[in-house]
This record gives sequence, C-alpha cells and structure tokens, in this order.
Amino acid sequence: MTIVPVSLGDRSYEVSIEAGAMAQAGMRLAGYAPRGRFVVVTDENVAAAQLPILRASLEAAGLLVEPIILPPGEPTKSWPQLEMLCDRLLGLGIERSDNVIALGGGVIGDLVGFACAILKRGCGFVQVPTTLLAQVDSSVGGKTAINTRAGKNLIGAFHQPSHVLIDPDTLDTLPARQVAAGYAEVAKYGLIDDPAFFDWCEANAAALLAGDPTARTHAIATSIAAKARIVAADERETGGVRALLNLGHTFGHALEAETGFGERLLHGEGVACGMALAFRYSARIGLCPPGDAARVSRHLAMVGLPTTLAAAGVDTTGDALVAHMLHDKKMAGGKLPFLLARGIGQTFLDKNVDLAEVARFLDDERTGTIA
Ligand SMILES: NC(=O)c1ccc[n+]([C@@H]2O[C@H](COP(=O)([O-])OP(=O)(O)OC[C@H]3O[C@@H](n4cnc5c(N)ncnc54)[C@H](O)[C@@H]3O)[C@@H](O)[C@H]2O)c1
Ligand SMILES: O=C(O)C(=O)C[C@@H](O)[C@H](O)[C@H](O)COP(=O)(O)O
Ligand SMILES: [Zn+2]
Repeated sequence: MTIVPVSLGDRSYEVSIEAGAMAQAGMRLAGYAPRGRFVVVTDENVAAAQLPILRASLEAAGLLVEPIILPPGEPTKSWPQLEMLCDRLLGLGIERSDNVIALGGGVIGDLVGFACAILKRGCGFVQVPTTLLAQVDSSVGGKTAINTRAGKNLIGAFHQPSHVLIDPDTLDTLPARQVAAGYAEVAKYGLIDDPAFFDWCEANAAALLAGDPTARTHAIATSIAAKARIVAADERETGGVRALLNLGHTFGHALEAETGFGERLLHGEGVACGMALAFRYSARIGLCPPGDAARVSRHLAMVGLPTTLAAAGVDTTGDALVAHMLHDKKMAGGKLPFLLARGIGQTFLDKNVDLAEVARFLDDERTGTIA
C-alpha cells in the first residue's frame, strides 16, 4: 500500500492507494465510523459497478450501509440534488461525527463534500474515488462545490475529507472516454512544474490508458503527492500557489459552460483543450517556445483528447468565451489572473493578461488563422 500524507494541521489526513482496497474497505475505514455505521452516497453507474464490493466489505465489518444513489453526470452537481441529498442525510439522522462515504467520481465527491460542509455546519466524509480524475485530483484538497446557471463550481466550500481510499482496480469498469478525460489532470501535474513527469507521461500514457497496473499506481501516487504538496502550501488558494492547479481551467470552464456542462464536453476534456490553449496563447505572446506548445497539443491529441475549439465542439466568438471567464473565482479587482507557461513544467500565474487579446486569440483559433 502507498500512503500519501496531506499535511494541513488539525485537518491532516492520509490518502491510501492499493489495488484491491475496495474489498478491504470495511477493515480500513472502520475507525471513521464512530457510531458503527456508514451512509454511502454514489451514482447509478457506480452503484452497479462498484457498490456491491464496498457494501459486502462494510457489512462484513458490521458497518451498516445506507446507500443513497443519485443520477450520474455533471448535472448532479446542482441545487436540486444538493437539497435532496441534505434532506436524505438529515432524514437518516446524520451526526457531525459521522463520515459519509462519497463513492464515485468528481461529481459525487464535490457534491457530497459540499453537503457535508454545510450539514450541521460540518460533518465528516471519506472519499472513495472511482474515476481516474477523482483518484488523481478531485478526492484530495477539500474543494467542494455545485454548479449554477452562472457557471462552474460557483457555490462551494473548502472542506477536507477524513481519509481518501483509492483502489486503482476500480478503473477496470470505467469507460475509456472517462479514463482519457481523467488523464488530462494527470498530465497537468507535469505541465505545472514537473517536466520529468511529463516525459514519463509521454512514454507511459498508452500503458496507463490500457490499464497497466504499474503505470496506474505510479500516475496516481505521483499526482496525489504533487497535489498534496501544493494544497499544503496554500490550502485556500490565497497565496498564488494552489492556483497553479487551475492550469487550463479558465479556458476549460468557459468551454464547459458553452457546451452546457455535460456529456458534450467532459471536465477533463475541457481541461485538456484549455491547457493546449494556455500553451498556445503563451507561445503567441512570446512567453513559451512554440515547440513546447506543439508538444503539449500533440501529446494530449495522441490520447484522444480535444486540443482545439473545433475538437471541443465549440464554435463561438472569443468575446462570448471571455464573458464566461468573468465568473472565474480567480477574478480580483476586475482583473483575471491567468495560468500561463514559459515552457513545459514552467507554469505561472500572470496577473496582467489582456482579455481583449485573449478574445482575439480565441477568434483566430476558431477561424483557423492560427495553425
Ligand atoms: N474538487 C476538485 O478539486 C476537483 C478537481 C477536478 C475535477 N473536479 C470536478 O470533478 C467533476 C468530474 O469528475 P469525473 O470526471 O470523475 O466525472 P463523474 O463523477 O461524472 O464520473 C464520470 C462517469 O463515470 C461513471 N463512473 C465513475 N466511476 C466509475 C467506475 N469505476 N466504473 C464505471 N463507471 C464509473 C460515473 O457514473 C459518471 O458517469 C467535475 O465536476 C469537476 O469540476 C473537482
Ligand atoms: O484543487 C484545485 O485547486 C484545483 O484547481 C483542481 C482542479 O482540477 C478542479 O477542477 C477544481 O475544482 C477547479 O477549481 P475552481 O476553483 O476553478 O472551481
Ligand atoms: Zn479540474
């Protein structure tokens, strides 16, 4: 088993990574159920693919399971589902000392985490992530949220889990498109500040996506260690360090908004396209070698991820995309700090980006003025 500590003072916790861990979850998680029971929240797909293993393991450990099963997909991160979930949890008599289990991808993790942040002003939760995206990113760090009409993750809270239990074998049942989408957040860590890890990604992405166990464990452990380090340095994204994890997200969230937050463009797909755009924009304004930007797009496209507006299914003006960006939580004093790059592994927060120039860049991308 690999253990990655997340050091946050009295909110510290461990991430445990072990193939086959789901069948041992009862034993591993027993300490997080002070009243001898768990409530598991999951979605319909995960309930079919993974809940039986978790349930059997919890029941064998004598931990009563109350599953709450929600519809799958991004629209579940919504006010109506949040209200329904809070009412169900209150109906089950949830106490602050309880730990709700969030079994699923980032949608379930973000929604359940937020419900637990506000229920009785904060009750515990354990993340049991079952997508690659959730295993390398969303289950760790305590960002929880729902979407609103105005945009992505605009209602939320920082609320850390008590534990994160990762069983890479759960990815065996995850559809290939979802695995590829999660891979965007893996490559992100290399692009942020670890060029050697990006080299590893280029050499091992095919094996990782094909389900090679060694590649999976390496990708998950490296990603989580990077995220834990960044989150420990700047838990609430106030110091300019955690914002690095937003690489590709200002573009990506605008693309998600434009495509309606759903199956047309998955979060990881939006992030992939957003990272390619961030590198190409950085090259256009002379910050980044064009060869690095081309290398990023080539790699992401090679694993089947969209790297152009056309591939993301977006055909709208630069101004319309920039209008979505104005809801970005990084906005400060009417300005939008942007994650740009001086090269692979050299991402930084630029506080002086000209949004009119970004809009012109996006128009040129859309009309094919830029190769
Ligand atoms: N909090 C954070 O730090 C953070 C970080 C990154 C992304 N996110 C959020 O995460 C969300 C995306 O998460 P996601 O990509 O995991 O999507 P998701 O939760 O929608 O899961 C993807 C799909 O796979 C299914 N699924 C999950 N696990 C499965 C399994 N093992 N077998 C079969 N099917 C399975 C789900 O039912 C769903 O249909 C977005 O809302 C994004 O904003 C949050
Ligand atoms: O944990 C973080 O910090 C991240 O930015 C991780 C991102 O991958 C994730 O999508 C996050 O939810 C985006 O944050 P937001 O603050 O832009 O909503
Ligand atoms: Zn993300």
